[in-house]
Amino acid sequence: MSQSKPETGNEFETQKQELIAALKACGAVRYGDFTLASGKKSKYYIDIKKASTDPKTLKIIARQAALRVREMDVDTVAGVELGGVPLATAVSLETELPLLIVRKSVKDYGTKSRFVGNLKPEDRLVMLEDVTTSGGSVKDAIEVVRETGANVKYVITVVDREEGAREKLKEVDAELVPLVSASDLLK
Ligand SMILES: O=P(O)(O)OC[C@H]1O[C@H](OP(=O)(O)OP(=O)(O)O)[C@H](O)[C@@H]1O
Ligand SMILES: O=C(O)c1cc(=O)[nH]c(=O)[nH]1
Repeated sequence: MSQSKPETGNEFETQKQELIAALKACGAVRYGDFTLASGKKSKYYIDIKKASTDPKTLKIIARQAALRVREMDVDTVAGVELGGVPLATAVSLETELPLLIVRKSVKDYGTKSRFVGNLKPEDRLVMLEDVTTSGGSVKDAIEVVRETGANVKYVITVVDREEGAREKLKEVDAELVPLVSASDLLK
């Protein structure tokens, strides 16, 4: 397994193939009739929680995402509950950057905050997402972070289904960085 920074397109390709093989081996690629978070129907589903609960696959994701994070001018790694949390935690361990967890909704007791971690207005974040389809879930999280004054510049997604997330994030001035796209994974 390569842990060094890829110097060439070929090394990125080798890494991509390693991740594709791991995703298939852990049973993350499923075919059938599925309804997605956005309400869309799909004939396939990336059961990415199979990947994030499999230590070998999670390690591959964390190392590959960490290589991307080291190229970015960011100081915090964020993940939206639920799927983004194990990924962001693993990348935080790998990069030693602080972790921020974003809740999907506010708890009406305790701290009543959507954030777990130390979020400061000057922070620049990269957000980890497991799958992007419409990009709606992660866009919502970006907006809630930005209300505090902090900024999310990048979103690393393990699998981008290529159904509009890149464009949606561009509208809010955030860059989508997929580790794998659905068209490569389903080849
Ligand atoms: O790009 P979108 O169209 O928003 O779809 C992708 C989102 O849907 C899934 O989350 P889900 O709502 O299933 O939540 P979970 O992580 O709590 O399982 C996935 O983890 C992404 O967050
Ligand atoms: O859009 C979604 O909700 C979605 C699609 C997919 O392939 N996998 C997943 O976990 N969520």
